[in-house]
Amino acid sequence: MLSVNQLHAHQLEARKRLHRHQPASLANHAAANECNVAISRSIGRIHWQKLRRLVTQPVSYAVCSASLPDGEHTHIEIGARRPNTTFETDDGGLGDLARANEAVRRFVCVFNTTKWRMLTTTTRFGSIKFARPYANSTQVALRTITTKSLPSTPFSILDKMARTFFVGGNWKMNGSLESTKSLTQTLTQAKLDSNVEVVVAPPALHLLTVQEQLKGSSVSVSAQNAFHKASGAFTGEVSVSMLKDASIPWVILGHSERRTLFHESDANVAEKTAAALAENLSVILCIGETLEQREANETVNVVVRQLNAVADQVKDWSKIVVAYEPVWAIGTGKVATSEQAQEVHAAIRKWASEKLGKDTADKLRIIYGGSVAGKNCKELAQQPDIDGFLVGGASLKPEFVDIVNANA
Ligand SMILES: O=C(CO)COP(=O)(O)O
Repeated sequence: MLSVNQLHAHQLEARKRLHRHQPASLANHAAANECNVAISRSIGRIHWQKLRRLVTQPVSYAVCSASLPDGEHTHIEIGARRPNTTFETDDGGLGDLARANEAVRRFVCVFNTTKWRMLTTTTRFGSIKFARPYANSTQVALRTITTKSLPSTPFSILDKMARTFFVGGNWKMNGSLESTKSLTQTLTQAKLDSNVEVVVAPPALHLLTVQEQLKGSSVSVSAQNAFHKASGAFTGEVSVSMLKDASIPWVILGHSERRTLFHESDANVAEKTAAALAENLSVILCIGETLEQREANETVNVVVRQLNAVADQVKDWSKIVVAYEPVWAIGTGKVATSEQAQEVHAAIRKWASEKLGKDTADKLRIIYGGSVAGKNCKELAQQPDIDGFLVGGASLKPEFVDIVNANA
């Protein structure tokens, strides 16, 4: 095990070499010197896959360099927590890792450039704070991955950065004109993370009122459902064209309550999605498995089936946010663990990459829904493939603001 000083020296040496060497030779250098430092140099993208290739032994430290979308140069350091290890962080502050989980190696990505200066470190990396002007981008830096080995999922930090975090509040069939007013007031008066796209979905009857109350704020409105035909003898339905006419920009489609209670099939959901997109609406497309399906190991098959039905009718996914909502977690207080959610989100992104292309997959926002609350949102938000939340019960409470600010 390296001492703090040794590690720091290696780290400095590694940094000096960053621009002069190819990754392979640096990895060899690391191996030859038993310094457990691996360096990858890449422009724009950093993938775990790349690190996996380079890191053939347990790492204490890995350093990647990258260019940020705005042209800033940065490098990213990935330190593996080990029991009884202390390592020196880039700002010279000591992070005592002794209390880190003994059994599990945790990787933390630490951004650092002259501008991204770390302000504080504590024993829990969840509380590392960064100085402005990039403080709002710290969701990436603060992600901690719990894993027994390097994750198999290619994890591009910059891809996650490029996806705007999205938090939707699905109010379902709740609220009165009076209670709705106080909800919107809470939202307009709260300090919401400006890097997060926030959308609330009131019942159809309240859509226009809520839209009016939120005017001038950054919060948009969404319908909870819509019918695919433009008009006609469809008693009780609201069409996608009517939403467009009323300037409602979003619609939730395929919610499990629609699928289960109102018998909407995959084909119905696909038809509605295609119709909504044709009207230029944005769609929160809900998918998810039941408990029986999960227990039968059918989770990925189910979500892929639901997604394929839509992909049969929709080619352009740029206005779709996929909401993974395991049915067993909805309204039950039984939130999926961050590992369970991440696993399915990664599978969805893999599907998207194969079916729709890598570029679409990298951009596709995949949000999680099912008993999201103030107390569990931060850990979920740190997962590489979780790009936000669709919140039911907690969206009716002031706690919703904490969920919007999960990365702040
Ligand atoms: O169905 C949901 C959001 O669409 C989730 O509901 P809960 O957050 O109440 O579990």
